[in-house]
Amino acid sequence: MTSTEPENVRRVACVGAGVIGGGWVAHFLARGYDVTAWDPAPDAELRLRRLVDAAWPALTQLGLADGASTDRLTVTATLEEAVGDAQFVQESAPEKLDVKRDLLARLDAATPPGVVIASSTSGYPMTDMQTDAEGAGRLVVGHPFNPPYLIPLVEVVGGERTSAEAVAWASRFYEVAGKSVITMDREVPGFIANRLQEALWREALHMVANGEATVKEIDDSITEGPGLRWAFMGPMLTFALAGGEGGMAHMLDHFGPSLKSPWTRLEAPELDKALYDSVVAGCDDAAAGRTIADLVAERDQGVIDVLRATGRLPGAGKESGK
Ligand SMILES: NC(=O)C1=CN([C@@H]2O[C@H](COP(=O)(O)OP(=O)(O)OC[C@H]3O[C@@H](n4cnc5c(N)ncnc54)[C@H](O)[C@@H]3O)[C@@H](O)[C@H]2O)C=CC1
Ligand SMILES: C[N+](C)(C)CC(=O)CC(=O)[O-]
Repeated sequence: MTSTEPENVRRVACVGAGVIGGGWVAHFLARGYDVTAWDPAPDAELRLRRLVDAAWPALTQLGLADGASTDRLTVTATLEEAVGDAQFVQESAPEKLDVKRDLLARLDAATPPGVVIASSTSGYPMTDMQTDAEGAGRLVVGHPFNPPYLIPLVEVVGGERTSAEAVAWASRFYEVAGKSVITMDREVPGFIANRLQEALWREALHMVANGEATVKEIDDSITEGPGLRWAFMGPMLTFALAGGEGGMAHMLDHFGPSLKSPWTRLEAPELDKALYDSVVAGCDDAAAGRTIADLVAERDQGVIDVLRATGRLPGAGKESGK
């Protein structure tokens, strides 16, 4: 690969500028990069600029990199213009395999040689998405968490045709850009965190479908319970403490047998109209009059408070080396 060193990247392209692409744009702008963005929707630029403006107060609170500005965003009329001069490309188009395949092949054709192209996919293995691209060696998954401008984690993994160099480059680049990276050495559908989230989500939907718990009870059970621990200690170490002085070994001896009890339903429930409507109505009730914009602002402040309380606020610009 002939790419720029991760530390020297200045120009990033974001293709697909919805919830996640827009979040990536906000993140890279706050880190001081020049960002080009392309999205085929007619109202994409308006939505994108609105998203960036809404994120900026949170990003300012975190500390912007030297020279960071929303003026460094250019929305282009074509995909080719967006990536033609890019030193890194983040794809965030809809989660449809045919769209990803086609788009990654187009991006590969239009992006300068050696430049790494990452997909935000939340579950497809890169092997399935890189089928139509000639330069498949530079295509990686860089799976973010919403909003990418506040949640540090990115899961990086290549496909069968991806070069190890591209995976290593992407991991280093994300670190330089202020992310917390898990680099996977093999493909697993849903990567690590989404497999865990999906298990929880599947159970939540079963409970709503069966009338066993309301949407609010499900949310409260996490925010008032395990969620408080998970912000700074994961499920493994947390459960090790359930074993007292005996740690995880005692925890397994004590609670291992209940793993065989039917606490979980491994099949997803049918997402029929009744379940769909219950979940949507339950969320509307839980929002209690707050708009999506209100909830986004509340979430952003909450994440910042948790990061601050757990000593994980990055010094803006310093770690980024920019
Ligand atoms: N929403 C979330 O919480 C997360 C989503 N992701 C992943 O990010 C990607 C994007 O998802 P969202 O931002 O949620 O979707 P979204 O629907 O908010 O945004 C998708 C954007 O892509 C644009 N688009 C449509 N066709 C396109 C094409 N051919 N080329 C480029 N752009 C195109 C749309 O106009 C839209 O603005 C998906 O792969 C998804 O799995 C990853 C992590 C979290
Ligand atoms: C809902 N989702 C599966 C697209 C979520 C993610 O992929 C990650 C996140 O933000 O939780």
